[in-house]
Amino acid sequence: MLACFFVPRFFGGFHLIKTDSTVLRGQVSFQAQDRFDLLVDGETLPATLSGNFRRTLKQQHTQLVVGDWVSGTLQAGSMRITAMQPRTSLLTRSTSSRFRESGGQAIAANLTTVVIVTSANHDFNLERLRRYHAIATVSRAQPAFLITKTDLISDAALAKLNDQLTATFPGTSVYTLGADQEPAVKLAELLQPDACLALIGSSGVGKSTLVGKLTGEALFTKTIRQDDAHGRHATTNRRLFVLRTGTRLIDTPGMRAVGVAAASAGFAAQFAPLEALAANCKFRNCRHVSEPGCAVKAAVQAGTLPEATYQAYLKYQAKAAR
Ligand SMILES: Nc1nc2c(ncn2[C@@H]2O[C@H](COP(=O)(O)OP(=O)(O)OP(=O)(O)O)[C@@H](O)[C@H]2O)c(=O)[nH]1
Ligand SMILES: [Zn+2]
Repeated sequence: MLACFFVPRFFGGFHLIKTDSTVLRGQVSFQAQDRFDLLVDGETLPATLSGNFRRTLKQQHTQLVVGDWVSGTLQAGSMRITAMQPRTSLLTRSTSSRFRESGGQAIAANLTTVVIVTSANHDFNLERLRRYHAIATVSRAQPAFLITKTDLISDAALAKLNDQLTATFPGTSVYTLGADQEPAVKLAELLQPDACLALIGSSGVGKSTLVGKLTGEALFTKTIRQDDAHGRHATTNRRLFVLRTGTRLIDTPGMRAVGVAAASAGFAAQFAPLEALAANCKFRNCRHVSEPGCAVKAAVQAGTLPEATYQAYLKYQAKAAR
């Protein structure tokens, strides 16, 4: 039963009084096991799952994640979640075969852009970025790259990294950020009022530093940090922040393993130009290795298909075959 009461405030306008059994809608901003925080009308409320809803999630082999829009009722200052809205996007990773079968472990939902963060120094690894790009693509959100720590390399070296990314991932935007640069300015294009961004990338690339800079003036800031095995501080829980611009921003813990299987559709998109070429191969089941009349190898030799893309494709095919 919906029970909302509007009472006039001192200077006009109305104030929503939430009472028990009021049905409210909110977005999950924090999750730790069975405990959640919901953003409801700009307020953070603790929340738990109703028994029925918990069973529904289990049947669907899914879990509630940061970014999910849910509805539920208020009970003694705490929300009891009873339903989830359909997701517009879902970022997942596969950490084990058990998760792969159910489409990968969920990371965050309803994102508009997945920002793949890599530092400009030794962390930069095209092979790993391919995996991140693939999981971003299958999430149904827009992928984007952010190269951090550009203060550590020369302008020429940065231009090279930039070129490598644009050549490998045509159509995917690349942003750059150095220690002395203002993220609000450098990333202005991403920080749209209706955007919901997730930062993904390896541990130590500077995601938390960036979140700290952007949320310096944020409405909600509460990062849970704890010492990891190496005694270094690391992000251990993902949390959704609402920035002054209205942009929603989700930090995710550094990912050690990004699975391949859950993201095969994303890889297919990456290798679409290569697969278009393959239509011209002499043999329909051409593996593009040593077959005669291979249009893919011909393109590599002619320089119209980057050798690196071809090599990555072979590696991906080998993994997928396993
Ligand atoms: N030189 C330089 N160092 C930076 C920059 N941004 C972050 N760092 C440093 O990089 C280290 C790791 O930064 P974090 O923000 O903790 O990295 P993270 O990606 O959040 O790592 P996890 O929390 O483990 O996922 C810290 O020592 C930062 O001070 C930058 O722009 N330039
Ligand atoms: Zn071929």
